[in-house]
Amino acid sequence: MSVSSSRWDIFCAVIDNFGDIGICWRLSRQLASEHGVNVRLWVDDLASFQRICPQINVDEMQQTVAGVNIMLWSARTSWAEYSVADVVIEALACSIPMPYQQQMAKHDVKPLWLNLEYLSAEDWVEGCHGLPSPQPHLPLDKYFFFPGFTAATGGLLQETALQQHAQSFSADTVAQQQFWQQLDIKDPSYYAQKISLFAYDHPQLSTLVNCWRQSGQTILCLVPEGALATQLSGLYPQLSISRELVIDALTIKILPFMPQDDYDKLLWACDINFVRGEDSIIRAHWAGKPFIWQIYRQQQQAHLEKLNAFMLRYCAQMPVDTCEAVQQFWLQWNTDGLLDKSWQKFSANLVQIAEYNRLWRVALTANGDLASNLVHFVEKKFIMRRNFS
Ligand SMILES: Cc1cn([C@H]2C[C@H](O)[C@@H](COP(=O)(O)OP(=O)(O)O[C@H]3O[C@@H](C)[C@H](O)[C@@H](O)[C@H]3O)O2)c(=O)[nH]c1=O
Repeated sequence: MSVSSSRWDIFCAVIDNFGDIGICWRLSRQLASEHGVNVRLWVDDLASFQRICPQINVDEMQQTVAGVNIMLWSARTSWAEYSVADVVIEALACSIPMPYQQQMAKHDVKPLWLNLEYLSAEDWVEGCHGLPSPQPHLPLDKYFFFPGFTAATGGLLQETALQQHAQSFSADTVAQQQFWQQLDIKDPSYYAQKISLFAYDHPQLSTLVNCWRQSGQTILCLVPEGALATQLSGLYPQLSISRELVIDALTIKILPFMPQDDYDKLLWACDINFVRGEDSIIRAHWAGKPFIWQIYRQQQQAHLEKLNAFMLRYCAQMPVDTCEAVQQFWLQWNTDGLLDKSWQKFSANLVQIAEYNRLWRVALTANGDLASNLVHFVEKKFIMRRNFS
């Protein structure tokens, strides 16, 4: 069997926020459009999906968007009605329904079952990527597939033409103008610095806002709807969605949540990007601007270990001063620290950070993109099966 004639089922359970569906949607679209794969995306929350992809009709149990068959995965899904796919992806720690697993086990040619894991820069990931995950109760092959930052992992999601699109956008003043108009920003050139601020909340947010107010340069801060926008509205009750608030040198605007592709444009159009979770941080990498990551919080501060692992990898080749500035601000942003002093240091290093990020992007791109690496992995398994059957 060839990959392009194969049928893939991707299962996505939306736990919280938009990262799960954001990742599954990107992957599904890319597999369909760039690899000719027949993808069925099973998702249990169409309302969250619609926020990042407005074409989704929340009342349809089955629909096709961008060449992907989107299926509502609910407790009432009658699995016996659907044939199992050739490749089954269990994304981001979800568990595929037991009746579907049983159907897989009954098949003559067993589907290839992949557990697409969460992103981590920790060292152990390389050792686990691609390993089989034994299923004592079912006669099925299941494998771990880990995204990651090195060539020994599955790499990161990136569409083949993404960087080309970003470059064209940066060179096209009309397209930029249209984008700012769409956001209802009248005179973008008035601002010396444009910052996109997508984050969870932060108890010391006002220390950063005050820094920007007093920075001596005009700053536009664009905040997508969500936790941080809500916190800002608490600090400044005059602030409401789509209305600008000007305080000293700083203009804040809360943006309505936008389609996923428009969010990329926001990252390309801003000078500094605050991102969060697992998906927007990767998009910030591709945008190549200075970025600040707020990692998804876990119990017992487990996320801080992951954050340190990432900072070690990302900053490994940075000049010492720049590295210190980045790590200090990132740590304050991910703990409850005051933000003013570390911001001043970070912002004094913006040129060096931007330069470094472009090199870091080249290094990551050389690892291959996740969808292509996944396809190669599946191809190899298909060939092995043919040879041993
Ligand atoms: C701000 C914005 C984001 N997006 C998209 C970009 C991303 O695909 C998605 C946001 O996802 P993330 O950046 O990952 O952040 P998140 O906080 O929404 O998602 C998180 O969810 C948890 C359950 C996961 O465990 C986390 O690891 C993380 O992925 O939303 C839009 O489409 N429009 C927007 O306006």
